[in-house]
Amino acid sequence: MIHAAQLAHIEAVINQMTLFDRPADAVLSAYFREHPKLGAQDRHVIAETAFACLRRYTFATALIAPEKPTARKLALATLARIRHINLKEFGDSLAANEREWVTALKGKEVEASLALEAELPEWVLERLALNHDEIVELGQGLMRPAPLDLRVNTLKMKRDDALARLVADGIDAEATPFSPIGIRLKGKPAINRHALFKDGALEVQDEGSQLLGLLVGARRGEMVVDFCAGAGGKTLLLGAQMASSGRLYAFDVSEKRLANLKPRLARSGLSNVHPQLIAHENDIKVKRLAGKADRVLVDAPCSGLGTLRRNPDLKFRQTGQSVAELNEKQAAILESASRLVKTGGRLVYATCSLLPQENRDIVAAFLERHPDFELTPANRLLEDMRVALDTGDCLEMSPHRHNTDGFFAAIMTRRQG
Ligand SMILES: C[S@@+](CC[C@H](N)C(=O)[O-])C[C@H]1O[C@@H](n2cnc3c(N)ncnc32)[C@H](O)[C@@H]1O
Repeated sequence: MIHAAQLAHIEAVINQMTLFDRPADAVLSAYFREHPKLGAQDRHVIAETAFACLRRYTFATALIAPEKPTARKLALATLARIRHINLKEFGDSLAANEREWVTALKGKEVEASLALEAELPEWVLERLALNHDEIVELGQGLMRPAPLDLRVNTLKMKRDDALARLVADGIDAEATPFSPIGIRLKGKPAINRHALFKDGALEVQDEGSQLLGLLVGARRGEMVVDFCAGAGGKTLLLGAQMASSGRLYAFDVSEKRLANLKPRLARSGLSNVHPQLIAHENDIKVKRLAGKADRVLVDAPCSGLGTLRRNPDLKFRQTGQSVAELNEKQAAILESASRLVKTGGRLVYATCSLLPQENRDIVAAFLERHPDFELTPANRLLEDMRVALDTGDCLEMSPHRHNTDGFFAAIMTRRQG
């Protein structure tokens, strides 16, 4: 049953989210902070409906057309046609004219199109370089809910032991199919309250992100740079791979993101990580390390389109123009980061984008400019790690094929001089 008050909250949240001026999850958390009295059930209905609306926004607006998609109409269309709430379940939350409108909406058909089937805007469709069926499969994969994946901190525990402990505690969990250090949970238990999480033995990390981190191949005693470390999702993995030895630099231009790394670092037990705030990719702190690093990871700022399962608003917050601007940044960061790699060392360029323009194109242009770097096939490295996954010479994960977020990684080696 949908109550009038719930409907009003859903409308208010959709109203703010569809301004597309800040991340949808930030809108939702702020809203819940401003309405502390909302119960768990209300929060659940509000969140599920608002995110369903963003996921199927093209469909919802097509249903409402030619009328203007007001937040109220979007809320009603989402509930009636996407969440399949029947008229009875709306109780007395609808005005008489709304009841009529929803009744008509229940039988309304919309004209089929690729953008509608895949729920991807034209500017994304144009840039995907996929055929019709592949786009539909991808788009539908991006609409399915993402599982909750964990990474085991191998500094503290073995995966089998962590898995056994979770199962013993009544949590439905299984090993991830590809990552040797991953656990996939069924449902969404509050894992951050579990003792293993509090002790730093577990971290939340998508399986694709884990594989990408493992491809860096960081080893004990090495000098490794995580060039775009953010809040350290991959830094923590690299540090554990290095068994907390050697030196691991975590660079980022965002003070706030690096600050979020601190508590995670404390939990992880790592003592080899050196977070460094840099002003830009050519900062003097970067230049000091020229030619010294065994491995450099560039987890570049990108459109994030591979994470649409979690952030469906991104397809409306990014544009062809913003991607073009990101491309310049990506190339500049890769250029600067590559200077840190020593001869024989490894450079990994990665994104959570699905667009060739942010992935292969950046790498191809870089390799063209730098004959001293060569591509090391990802499939060969995965085989060496006994990971039964072959996506070709680069790592390319996608929701519909691998049930992970969309990820890209190219591994490059600096040739011996
Ligand atoms: C994809 S996110 C990194 C996510 C992180 N590696 C993780 O696994 O959680 C990209 C990061 O690049 C950072 N960034 C943007 N411009 C940068 C630059 N010029 N140099 C270094 N980092 C930069 C952003 O602040 C952001 O944290």
